[in-house]
Amino acid sequence: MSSAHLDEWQRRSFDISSGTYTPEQTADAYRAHILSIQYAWANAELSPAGAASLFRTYTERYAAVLDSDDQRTGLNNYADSALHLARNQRNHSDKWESSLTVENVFSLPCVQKMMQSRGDNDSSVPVDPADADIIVGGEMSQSHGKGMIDTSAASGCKSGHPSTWPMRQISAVVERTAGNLSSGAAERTRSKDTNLPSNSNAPSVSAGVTPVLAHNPCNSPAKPGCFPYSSFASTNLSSANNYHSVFSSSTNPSKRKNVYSSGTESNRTSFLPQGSHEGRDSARRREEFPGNNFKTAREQLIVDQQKKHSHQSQRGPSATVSTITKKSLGANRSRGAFSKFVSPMPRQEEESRTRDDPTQDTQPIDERLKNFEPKIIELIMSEIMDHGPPVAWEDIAGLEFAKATIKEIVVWPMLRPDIFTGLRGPPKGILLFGPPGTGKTLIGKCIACQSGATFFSISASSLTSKWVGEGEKMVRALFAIARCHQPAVIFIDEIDSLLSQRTDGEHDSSRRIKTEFLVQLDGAATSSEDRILVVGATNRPQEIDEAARRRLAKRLYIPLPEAAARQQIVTKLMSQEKSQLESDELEKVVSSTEGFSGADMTQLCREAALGPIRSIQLSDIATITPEQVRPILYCDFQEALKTVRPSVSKKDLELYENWNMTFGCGR
Ligand SMILES: Nc1ncnc2c1ncn2[C@@H]1O[C@H](COP(=O)(O)OP(=O)(O)OP(=O)(O)O)[C@@H](O)[C@H]1O
Ligand SMILES: [Mg+2]
Repeated sequence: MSSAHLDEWQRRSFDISSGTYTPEQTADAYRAHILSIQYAWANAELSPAGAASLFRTYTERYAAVLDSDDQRTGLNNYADSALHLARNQRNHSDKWESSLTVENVFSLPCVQKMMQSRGDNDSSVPVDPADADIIVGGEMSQSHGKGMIDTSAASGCKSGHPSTWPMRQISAVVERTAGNLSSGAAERTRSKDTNLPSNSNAPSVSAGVTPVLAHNPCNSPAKPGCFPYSSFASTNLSSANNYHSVFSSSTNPSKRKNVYSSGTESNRTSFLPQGSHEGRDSARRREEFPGNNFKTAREQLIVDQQKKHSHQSQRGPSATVSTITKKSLGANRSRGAFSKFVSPMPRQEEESRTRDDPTQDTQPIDERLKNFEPKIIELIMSEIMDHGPPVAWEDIAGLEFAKATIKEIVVWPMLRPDIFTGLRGPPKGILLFGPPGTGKTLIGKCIACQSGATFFSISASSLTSKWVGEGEKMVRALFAIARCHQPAVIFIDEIDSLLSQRTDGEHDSSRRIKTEFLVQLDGAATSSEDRILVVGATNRPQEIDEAARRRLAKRLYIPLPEAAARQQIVTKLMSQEKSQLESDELEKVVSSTEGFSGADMTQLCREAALGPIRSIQLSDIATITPEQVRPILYCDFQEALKTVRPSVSKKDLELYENWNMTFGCGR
């Protein structure tokens, strides 16, 4: 520490210990001292250990001056703060004391008048237990809730109308009834035995608590001059806020607890729907006593909604209540193998209905999808194939081995997951590869129709996005959604564009998408119980990343159709048209189409089908009837064969066959 500081230090220490300082000056000096220590430590003039020791010493001394209640040496700051707090801060409502006590409540003119009106002058018992019996939810039936307030009695009160009674009085009554309640079953029994006129239609307040002020001489709620407590309650307690304030202003927390805990489980139940016990009870009460128009806050809410949306009210109260109940997510519904897919996203018309009707709950999204943006989920959902003409296995000509294998690993395991377990478990990925136009996409469509699984037909382009990071999210969302809709098939056409070999020059985002896809495909995120199958199709298998190739364990070669398959295609297509093709002519067509793909065969048939039209004279084309058009003949095929050529070259075919020999799983 520098000598200058040392001097200052010593001087201050002497001043403090000289006894000439007032407590305020001592406290200031200590504070300055503490600051000097901090300053010296910050400037490395004191070692950390030394600084800590000095800091502790002077802080303790400073605190001692502050807290000491000795007027000569201390500031008594603690007491000051406490007083300050007491002066300026509001106390917790629990500490609030009602000016109404058990003793003085009876001196109130209104209470006096009420007691007089029932001819009961015994003020030693503040409220007759029979009257003061509290009705808490399920105890309604026991006590037959005597809940009437005489308007004449009420008129003795300051406001002259019970609905304007101060909340304090209500709380006092609640408190009292709670107190009475705690007095036990003996009083309750007595209350039942007391043969006093009762009003059995007294409703339970929203919370299931009906405080009773005093005996009510009116038997009928419809009797003129009687102010039903129900109206009082509906005026004052129909809103949750008011209900809350009644309880929060109760003076004693333990008594408040009594109110809540005095009943059975059902007593604590509030805001129950109409179908529930309490709902039925209140409905029954209303039926029995049409004059009683008390409604719980929830019932009032429903009525309000009905008024607001008259179209809903036509459906009746139960329908309205049902609109309030939550809808279940499609994924949670039990679905048969062939049942239609149910989207977890609200449909458009539902969405607009929800917009029109704010009371309508939006469909909740599956828990597993809540981390994904709705936009991404929507995008994926739009890729679910739920349209197009159905494709049957018979529609696919030839490819017997591929079809049998796919049935074995796709359709049956989806239909009978209980049999295909363990080693028999289906692979998580299939790769259909082969020349263009051989039916790979057709097989995908057939799987969609025949497997009963939710079929996601995803194009690589929908998974790639110009926004960095979106692509991976899409891939993750895709698998998450598929997991929600099991069994599911994710069909990725032209998978090579998504899973092509990773090169040094490629963009980082496409590399990340690929990696994410491989992670999902690997089953790291797909448990063995998941019934998700990824089917990829490509006509460029050699471009697929080796890691992806490994994960698409079943690689099936979809070759060019053989003679029998070509014949099947022509026969099937010609059966749908007017044609005259002899069997030997058909054979000639088949033999002359060696190397044609399925798509080429279809193109040939289309071309041949135009033959009869081309033979029509131009002058007749406007007037000729369909029946007058001649059938398709062999000569049309001959003509068509002149223009339609095979789309797959021999060289390309060799490539596929070699790749099949190396990586294929076929025979
Ligand atoms: N085996 C087949 N049986 C019946 N029709 C077929 C067959 N193969 C192809 N076709 C016909 O060819 C059309 C195109 O087939 P598809 O789209 O399935 O070919 P692809 O293998 O997916 O071709 P690419 O590799 O170019 O995507 C089909 O719509 C169908 O009319
Ligand atoms: Mg295709």
